[in-house]
Amino acid sequence: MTCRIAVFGTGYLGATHAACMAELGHEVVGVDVDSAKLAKLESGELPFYEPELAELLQKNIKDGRLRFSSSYADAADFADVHFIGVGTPQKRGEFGADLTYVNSVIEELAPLLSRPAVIFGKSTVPVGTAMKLAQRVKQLAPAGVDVEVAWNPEFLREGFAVADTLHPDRIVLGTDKFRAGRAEEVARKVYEQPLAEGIPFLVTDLSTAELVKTAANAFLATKISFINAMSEVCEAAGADVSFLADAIGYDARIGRRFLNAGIGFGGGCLPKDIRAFMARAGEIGADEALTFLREVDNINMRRRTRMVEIARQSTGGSLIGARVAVLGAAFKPDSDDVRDSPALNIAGQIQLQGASVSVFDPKAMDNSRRIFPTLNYATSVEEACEGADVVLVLTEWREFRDLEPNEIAGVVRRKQVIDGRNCLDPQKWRSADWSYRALGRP
Ligand SMILES: NC(=O)c1ccc[n+]([C@@H]2O[C@H](COP(=O)([O-])OP(=O)(O)OC[C@H]3O[C@@H](n4cnc5c(N)ncnc54)[C@H](O)[C@@H]3O)[C@@H](O)[C@H]2O)c1
Ligand SMILES: O=c1ccn([C@@H]2O[C@H](COP(=O)(O)OP(=O)(O)O[C@H]3O[C@H](CO)[C@@H](O)[C@H](O)[C@H]3O)[C@@H](O)[C@H]2O)c(=O)[nH]1
Repeated sequence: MTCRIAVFGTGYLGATHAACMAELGHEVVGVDVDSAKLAKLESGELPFYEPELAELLQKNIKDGRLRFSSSYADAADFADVHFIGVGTPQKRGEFGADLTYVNSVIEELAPLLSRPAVIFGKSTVPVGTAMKLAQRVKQLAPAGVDVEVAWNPEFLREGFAVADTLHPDRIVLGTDKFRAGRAEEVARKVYEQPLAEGIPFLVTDLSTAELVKTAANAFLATKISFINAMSEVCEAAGADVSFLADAIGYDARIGRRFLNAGIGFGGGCLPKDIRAFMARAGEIGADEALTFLREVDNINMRRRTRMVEIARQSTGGSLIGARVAVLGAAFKPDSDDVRDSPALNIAGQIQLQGASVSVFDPKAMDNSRRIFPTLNYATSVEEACEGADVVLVLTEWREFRDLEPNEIAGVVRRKQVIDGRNCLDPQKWRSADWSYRALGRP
């Protein structure tokens, strides 16, 4: 069954959701306040890099199921199902989430609705937000127009956004427990196709749905910081964290996924989400429950400092005047996202310590330049490595993992590589006469 859907916010989450909903056969309008972004999307061009998404965007625009608009009136008139996918960044100078954008969607949209509708929140929000938004919608929607707010958190990973949206591990829906299940009925229509594949569909109250999302990200962040804490111990003991991760990962209760030690987690989600979670827990009197997340955050940030320290050691104890090649700027491979990127942060710290830093990333160059204009940007791996005293691999793009040591041996000043993601084969580099170092490995 075809639904008429509006998606508010056409960033990494919203543009993916809009294109995937159209791919499922629905009629979709994507709404944003950023006219440059809309212009690109309208012409079938993605304003960011995400594998497989451009094809989906172009196909569904061409087939007439997907369009974009800056008009809330247009969206309110067109759609019966509304998804909120705007940003919820960390507040400046505070841990809490900035809900300005989510609130403004509700303030603008609710008064324009003239027939029954369901608003599904997908943005990651502090527990209690959906309930407040539902009350606000009640005040703002025209008399007699029944508008329900439900929460449908999103679990997609950048780099796998299309597959994660079309074939999610689970679909979680939080609804107002005093209502008669209409949001659930609508969600079942929207997700008819994935649900037919037997994907678990979990319906709960609004608060639990919000918490499922923040708890999932807190767990993932904790898992990464756990292995990075083990990495610190391995460094002190002269042991190998990669071997350790493989060995403990065979225990199915632990699992090998998300146990890659290195320079830690970044991006537009995990860092800000654990901080917002701590802030919200404090507001509701549960701060003690989440004090461990502060340590998770500290361990994570320490990895960046440690990487800078190892780079400094490799250049004789001072980075002043050193030439450092940085391979990778995105917070993870297969993405151009540099929000809170450990790679870029490390590149910046090294530059501040007096080195000349040359960065190359296959997709994140424009975004990096925008937020860090003072670094040198190269157009290839070879150019970045020209005259380098040390090469740092900070994002595990396939092209870096597959790099042959002798491809760059001729251009560097000294054959030193530091593997910030434990993604290279130490044996290969050492036998090509390189000095190889990594975090948490002897
Ligand atoms: N990026 C992900 O992988 C991912 C995955 C799951 C959940 N989330 C959550 O989804 C939300 C969005 O994240 P994102 O990474 O897509 O952010 P983003 O910054 O890429 O996109 C947000 C978009 O919202 C637009 N916007 C701002 N105010 C608006 C308004 N009033 N009306 C319409 N559009 C407006 C912005 O212009 C921007 O295009 C966040 O809460 C995030 O935590 C993100
Ligand atoms: O073993 C690992 C796994 C990941 N990372 C790092 O952790 C960060 C986050 O990686 P990942 O979780 O794959 O990327 P995101 O796209 O940010 O996805 C997370 O954040 C999204 C937004 O909330 C959620 O929807 C996803 O489920 C959740 O995985 C990146 O910097 C990775 O390099 C590690 O250091 N070690």
